[in-house]
Amino acid sequence: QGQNNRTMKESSNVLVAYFSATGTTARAAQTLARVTGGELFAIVPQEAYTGADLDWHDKQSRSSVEMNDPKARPALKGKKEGMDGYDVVFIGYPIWWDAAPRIINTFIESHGLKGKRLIPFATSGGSGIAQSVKALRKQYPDLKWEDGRLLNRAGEADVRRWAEQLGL
Ligand SMILES: Cc1cc2nc3c(=O)[nH]c(=O)nc-3n(C[C@H](O)[C@H](O)[C@H](O)COP(=O)(O)O)c2cc1C
Repeated sequence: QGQNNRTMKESSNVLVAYFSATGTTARAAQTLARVTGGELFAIVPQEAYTGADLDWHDKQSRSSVEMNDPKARPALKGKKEGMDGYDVVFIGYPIWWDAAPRIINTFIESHGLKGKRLIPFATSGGSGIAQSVKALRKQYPDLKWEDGRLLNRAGEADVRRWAEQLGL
């Protein structure tokens, strides 16, 4: 069994790309990378989000303005090079307004992801991940999306079980 797991892990090159504004999704990403043997890549905005930027009560806050504008594409601080080397790309984000933050669109549109297994994961205050994945499928129908999973309160054992279900 152990040997099998190791063989499977070596046969897929896994990238765990994630955006996290306040650290919760980053923790889930770290667990996922540890469990799958994948490489971590932080999707970092050129301009960090301040507390005021994240205020969803304020219609004028940066996050409100971006999420109200389907064309908003916040700039990335850096690109991931060597994307060709990965077959499986986990894409992690916090749920914002039941959706993936627009910087996820920036990431997707500036990296060649065609043909790869794209597996979303998210953390939230309670919302599910399904709406966000439905929107990503609709926006990028040529990419190979899987259903993904919400990792709120997921411990290492839960994440390991999920990775096994995914064959990773
Ligand atoms: C602008 C904004 C909008 C949010 N919208 C939702 C939402 O629609 N549903 C939900 O359950 N949580 C929502 N949240 C809560 C975050 O999804 C949650 O705190 C997440 O775990 C934060 O992840 P992070 O620490 O990686 O940034 C929102 C948070 C922010 C800042």
